[in-house]
Amino acid sequence: MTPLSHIRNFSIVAHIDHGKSTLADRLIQSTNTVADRDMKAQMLDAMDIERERGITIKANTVRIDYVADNGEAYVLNLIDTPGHVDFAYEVSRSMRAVEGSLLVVDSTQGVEAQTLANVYQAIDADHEIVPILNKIDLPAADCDRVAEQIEDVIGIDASGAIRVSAKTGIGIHETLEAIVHHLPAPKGEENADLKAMLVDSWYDSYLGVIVLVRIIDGRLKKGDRVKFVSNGTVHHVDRIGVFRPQMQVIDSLGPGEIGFLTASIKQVRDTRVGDTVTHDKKTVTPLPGFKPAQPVVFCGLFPVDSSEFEDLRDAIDKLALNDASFSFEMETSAALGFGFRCGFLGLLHLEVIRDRIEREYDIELITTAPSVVYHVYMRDGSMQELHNPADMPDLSVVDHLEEPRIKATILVPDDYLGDVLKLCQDRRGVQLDLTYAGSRAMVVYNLPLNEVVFDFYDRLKSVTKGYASFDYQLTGYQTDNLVKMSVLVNDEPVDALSMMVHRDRAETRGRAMVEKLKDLIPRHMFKIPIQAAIGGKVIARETLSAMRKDVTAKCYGGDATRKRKLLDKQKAGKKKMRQFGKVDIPQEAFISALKMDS
Ligand SMILES: Nc1nc2c(ncn2[C@@H]2O[C@H](COP(=O)(O)OP(=O)(O)OP(=O)(O)O)[C@@H](O)[C@H]2O)c(=O)[nH]1
Repeated sequence: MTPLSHIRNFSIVAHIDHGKSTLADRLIQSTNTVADRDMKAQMLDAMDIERERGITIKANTVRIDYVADNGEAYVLNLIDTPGHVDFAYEVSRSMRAVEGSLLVVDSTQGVEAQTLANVYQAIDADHEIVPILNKIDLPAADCDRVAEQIEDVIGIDASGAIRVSAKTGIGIHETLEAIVHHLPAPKGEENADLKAMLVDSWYDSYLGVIVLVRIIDGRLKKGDRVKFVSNGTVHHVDRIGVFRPQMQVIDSLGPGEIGFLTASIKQVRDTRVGDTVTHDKKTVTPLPGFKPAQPVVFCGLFPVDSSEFEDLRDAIDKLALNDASFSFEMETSAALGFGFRCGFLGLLHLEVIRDRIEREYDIELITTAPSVVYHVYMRDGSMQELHNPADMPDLSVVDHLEEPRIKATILVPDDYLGDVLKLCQDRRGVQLDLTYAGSRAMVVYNLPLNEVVFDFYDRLKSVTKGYASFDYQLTGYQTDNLVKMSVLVNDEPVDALSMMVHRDRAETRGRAMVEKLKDLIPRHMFKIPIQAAIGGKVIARETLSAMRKDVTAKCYGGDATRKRKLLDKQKAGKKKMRQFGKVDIPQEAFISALKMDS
């Protein structure tokens, strides 16, 4: 049993790509936690998609044994936290399970928006922070400048920042020593009632739900009956262990320790991150600040081939088992048939789920435009949450609407500042702050979330050639003049294309939308009017002229194989289309039509 004084629990905070995973790998490797031959790059990124995209999605953990220079043996528990804005809630929970953080900053890049967002979370959780300047092997490294920037922008002492190359191994020993000497040991009471924090949970097809816990007080043993305080459910613990990073079963976990339990739990939904775990029949004060993660972005997922609806239901059920923050309910659309309205923590979360359905379950999907949750206040004083623009009640019964707003922080080199300000302004932003740190500006904007969910991040990247970094948090709801814009193709409303827009921008958006649709919808044998409307009033209109549909017509008799090829191509193209009345609309139109050019 390790005494509390010889345990250190920590996380690594960093902007995406600054080297968090590489550093974690190096710490694991240099302490021989994993034999060299078993070492694969980015040990902690478990899922394929994470590996492919190089982003860490689920928090993960590893227990490292380390004999320090003073000859004493320590147990170091590293909790890996996700780096992306969508998962800020998970970051804040896992931060509360540890006492310290390594702040990794790429010494060729400097402080970025997510460095700030994540380090503030660490400061909020009262962490001791060890600054690390990474990538010093690169010629562009400028440690003095970046250390100064850490002091100026974040306001923590960086004079003792450790200079590291996670790639070559320079500074790794110093990092381990700093963890032991600069980070505090956890506190806890062995003889008190069991109190543990549920840090994370995920589904494993052999073991059921695996629950990652941090023991605050008391001891958790195999065979115990434990209770999750938020929902009162009781479970019989059948396995306890730690990650090295592979699972290793042990007998018990005591104060200050981090490990996992399994208890034949079927659904991740029953295990809420941030919840308090205690023994059955015991009452402990729950840990503060527990709130389940709320989805903020909704969209419809429909199978391209409607016969795959049951397969889609199956896939969604399975994914939801493993992801408590992903919500769904059945939806029927006049245009798209049966599907699901799904809720996500953000756009990345949406993309990950959509990719997994397409890839792991081999179902082709139509994704409708992402929408935020509006508050619709009715004339009778009641309020409804609107998750889908198609469900917007009749204007005659609506008093006013509120939309969610965010506080966005953007760090950008001076040269691109003008473009960034213009982009934020175009998206109905209100500037809150503008400061400089060296040759870079930090801009803070209050923006409507609905102007950001779709392609704001892509636009920001493109106007700044990838040099801007961005982070946001929800700030609350605000009234604005919002209306539902519908789209009619060949006089039939296409519900999946309807969207909420600001009244002042409705015409511009409507015009852009019908023009795009005109390009995206192939010509048919007849003329097709494409219209955008608010209520009964048409605000923009285009007409797609008629053409002959016979694609082989231009092959003048001749070559039969070429003719067959063209017909096959046409057939394949058809599969990706949906029919609306008499018109085929290609799948990509649903997303492309909504992309804005500014
Ligand atoms: N030259 C050099 N490259 C490094 C160093 N550390 C990390 N890298 C590279 O930087 C890139 C990003 O590193 P990661 O460890 O994946 O970054 P991360 O912060 O974990 O990124 P996310 O998991 O996406 O948040 C990879 O290509 C690494 O090989 C270093 O010390 N020197």
